[in-house]
Amino acid sequence: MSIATVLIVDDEPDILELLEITLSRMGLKTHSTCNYQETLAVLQQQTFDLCLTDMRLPDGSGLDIIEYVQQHHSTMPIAMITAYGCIETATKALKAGAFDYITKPVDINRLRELVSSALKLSTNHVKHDVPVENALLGNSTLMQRLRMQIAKLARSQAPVYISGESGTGKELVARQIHQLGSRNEQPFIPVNCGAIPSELMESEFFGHKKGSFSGATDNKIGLFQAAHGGTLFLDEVADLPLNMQVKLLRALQEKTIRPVGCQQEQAVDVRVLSATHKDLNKEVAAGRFRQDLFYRLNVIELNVPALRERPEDIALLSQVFLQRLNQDNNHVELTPEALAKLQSFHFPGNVRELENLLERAYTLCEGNVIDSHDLNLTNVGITPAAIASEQPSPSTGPINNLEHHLETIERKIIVQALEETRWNRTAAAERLGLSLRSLRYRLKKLSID
Ligand SMILES: Nc1ncnc2c1ncn2[C@@H]1O[C@H](COP(=O)(O)OP(=O)(O)OP(=O)(O)O)[C@@H](O)[C@H]1O
Repeated sequence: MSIATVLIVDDEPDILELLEITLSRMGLKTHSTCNYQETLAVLQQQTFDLCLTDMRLPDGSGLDIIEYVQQHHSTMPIAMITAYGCIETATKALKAGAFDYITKPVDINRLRELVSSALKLSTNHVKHDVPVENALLGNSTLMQRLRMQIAKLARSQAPVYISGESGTGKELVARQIHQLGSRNEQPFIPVNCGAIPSELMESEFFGHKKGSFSGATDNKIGLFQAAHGGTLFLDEVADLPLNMQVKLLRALQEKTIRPVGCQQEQAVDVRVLSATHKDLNKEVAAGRFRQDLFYRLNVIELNVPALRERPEDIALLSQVFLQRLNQDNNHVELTPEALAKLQSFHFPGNVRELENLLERAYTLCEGNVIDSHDLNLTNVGITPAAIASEQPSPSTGPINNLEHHLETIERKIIVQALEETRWNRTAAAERLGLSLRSLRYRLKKLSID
């Protein structure tokens, strides 16, 4: 196997020497340059397995080098060396396409980790197979674009904030970014930030020492330690309480954590991906989410489109979901009418709703076909605005099944409240003056997913 060569760009002789020694001890060849012009001249002649560049050069900026590499050597990983505490510069580098950054004074262990994961990328050691159950299905233009963005982001270590409505596949996207990247042999740890009781949050994230509070009967590792070397996916990140946001920010900035009840800090190497179906910009504006944490998490934003924006994906998704449901000799299929009905449905709950809807229809249908009436769709082709404007009027037309009629009205009102709260059940229950439990009961009764 040929020896990997690393281009080092820095005008400080001490740092150059430190980097050269460290890399040659790792068995790598190095080539050094000390300004922008010289680097450009070298890059016009040859390519490297990795480039480490300082931010400030006597005749230019490391950002210009990143830009050049992005355009002319797009598969070559490039990392930025920045001054300590200069988060803004590091963020700029990541946005420009650097796969990672390292701060001065350079920590040798961190440097080794960074170089190893970069070389894994450039020598194509990364396995690109994604388990079938985690495949991101869809051939629409929007999905093709999303897949290209994922492939690009997988090569980087930048924090990515994944936005999109509930059920669009944000967790699946996070798994893909992890799976296609250099951390794919290490854990992917998903955490639903809204599901952890606030009093346990610090211990869940950072772990605790035995005896540090009543109930801490053993040492416990936290999610950060569990994700060490891999990826931590913070789902519903908008639901983090403000006091926890401060602690999370610190952990991300310092790359260290302190378990509850411990004196010692521990270094952690974790890539953070985050998501929420809420609008984080609005949460920041309302003072519910810290701007500095938002800035940290949202270095790159990736939007997952709603299913209604890509109805051409519905046929393939339905086909695969039905294949998963079909067992042994079952070959249940959708009729063309049923498929057409699905393609014109608004899908407020997106792909998850399609999956659940097909599962229900599969169970209830007779024979081997799912016809449109088996789908039990109530708002085909109706937008949320249309639902909102439609006043339920029990007095119009003869009513020959009161129970059914009332259920239809109840369903409309509940779906409307869910729509208006972007399928946040707690908020919808509040809006309707119901307890969460009562709303859940009604959702189950009316088979609303
Ligand atoms: N493109 C897709 N191909 C195949 N399955 C998908 C796709 N998108 C979503 N799914 C499936 O839909 C369900 C919901 O996806 P996921 O949990 O990733 O959504 P989400 O956006 O994270 O939802 P939430 O905001 O509620 O957390 C999962 O079962 C997932 O496997």
